[in-house]
Amino acid sequence: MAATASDSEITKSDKYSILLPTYNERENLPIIIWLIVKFLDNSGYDYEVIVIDDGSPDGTQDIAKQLQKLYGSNKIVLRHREKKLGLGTAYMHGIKHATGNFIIIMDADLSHHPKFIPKFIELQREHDYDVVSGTRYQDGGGVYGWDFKRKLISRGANFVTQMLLRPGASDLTGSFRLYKKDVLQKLIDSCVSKGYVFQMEMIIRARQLEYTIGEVPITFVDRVYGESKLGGSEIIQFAKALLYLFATT
Ligand SMILES: Nc1nc2c(ncn2[C@@H]2O[C@H](COP(=O)(O)OP(=O)(O)O[C@H]3O[C@H](CO)[C@@H](O)[C@H](O)[C@@H]3O)[C@@H](O)[C@H]2O)c(=O)[nH]1
Ligand SMILES: [Mg+2]
Repeated sequence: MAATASDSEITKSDKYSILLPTYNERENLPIIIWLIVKFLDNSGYDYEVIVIDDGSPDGTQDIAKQLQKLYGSNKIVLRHREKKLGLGTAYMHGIKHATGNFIIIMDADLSHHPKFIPKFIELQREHDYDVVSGTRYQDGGGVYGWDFKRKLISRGANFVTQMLLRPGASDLTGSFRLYKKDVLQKLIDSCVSKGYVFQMEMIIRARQLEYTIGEVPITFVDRVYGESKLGGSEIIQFAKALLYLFATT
């Protein structure tokens, strides 16, 4: 049976730091934070949300400050950087300021639903996994709202990586994951990527370092508000990183 927040002493000292990297997410931020608070408060786990904003010109930071007033600055932490410095380094920045012993990484644009967070936590606690990864590519998971081209890029990147590196996890480019903080720190130290490809490298390194990985099927729903920041340069970076990992691991 799944563990619940009241089950053990360990839970009392466990804290989950949820990292939300943002670039132009003013419409999405209030909704995702409301949902996180709703699902986490209901489950009784201790948590904080860390918004890492890269100087979004749409005023995401002003919205984050208002949300801090609403929910409390112990629950909503705002970290800002001057300009857009990439997703991988945004995570690294957030981790430095995280006070939890577990880190949850997710997108802020509502593609990742907070209702899955308690499932990640329960699975981790049941098996003491080092990493729990959301997967779109197992029964129960899926992708909604992407056009054919975007589906092909994601499936193709997964397929080629599976073939070349045999990582033993079904969703390599997804970014909805839970990590033990000390494990995440070691993974970051071993990663060379800085952009979106960081997520793929993290799971490859996790296998390489023999960390245990659990998977939770998730549905990924394309954003309604705003635009994806994934561009051609990220795809080139992905291909380069894949070849590098193939040659060196
Ligand atoms: N701080 C910061 N945040 C960023 C940056 N670039 C993107 N973000 C934030 O990172 C999250 C994901 O960005 P999207 O632009 O929405 O990514 P996507 O195209 O939907 O890509 C999704 O699928 C990819 C492949 O399946 C994933 O690799 C990716 O992480 C994401 O889940 C969003 O919350 C976005 O605001 C950046 O340079 N800095
Ligand atoms: Mg998105």
